[in-house]
Amino acid sequence: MAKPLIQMALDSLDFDQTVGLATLVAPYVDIFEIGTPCIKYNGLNLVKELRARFPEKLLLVDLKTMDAGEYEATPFYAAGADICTVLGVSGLATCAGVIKAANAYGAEAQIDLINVEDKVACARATADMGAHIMGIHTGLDAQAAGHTPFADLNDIARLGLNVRISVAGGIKPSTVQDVVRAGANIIVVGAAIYGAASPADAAREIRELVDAV
Ligand SMILES: O=C([C@H](O)CO)[C@H](O)[C@H](O)COP(=O)(O)O
Repeated sequence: MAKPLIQMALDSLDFDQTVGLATLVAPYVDIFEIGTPCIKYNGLNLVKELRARFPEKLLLVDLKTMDAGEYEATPFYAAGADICTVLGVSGLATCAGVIKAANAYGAEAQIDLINVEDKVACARATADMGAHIMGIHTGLDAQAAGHTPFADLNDIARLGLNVRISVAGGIKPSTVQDVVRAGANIIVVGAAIYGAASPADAAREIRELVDAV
């Protein structure tokens, strides 16, 4: 299996803070995620800024698209996104639109399974349509209610679909190696890095733990 990638979730609303945090953690991560609140607040200009500053990094725009998939995602791919997310709950037509937009730019579409009732069925159907990445995701509100992504990760990993698997939802140093062992290809970390006293040290620790598995 290829080495798992580490994705830094940039969830601040502030443009300059986001660029600053990206700069601090850049040596230790593979993908910058512009989180949903951040992309809604800052828009395409932030995609262009991060693309220009970090041409070697993958850039995920967490659009969580719910309708008009191709129309909404296209300008973000055009601005340099490597991956855009679309909600599994949006339905197959919207997912197909984002996949089409991704393919037009040689990029990737990630299906976010957040709040999908039958995650296995959704993962199978969207993988069949050509989705590139399946996102197992326990959102910030669900985390606050005590939920974690680990059971869902096991359910999706055992399907053996022809997609990469991304996992997000409160991943921290004490859980990151279990996530890798359970079959994640992309490990998303937000608060455990940006909430640490030293985000660079926290990112380095995550990198070392992932590389040690
Ligand atoms: O996607 C996220 C959330 O829905 C807000 O957009 C987070 O970036 C994701 O949950 C990762 O952050 P942590 O859970 O803090 O690691």
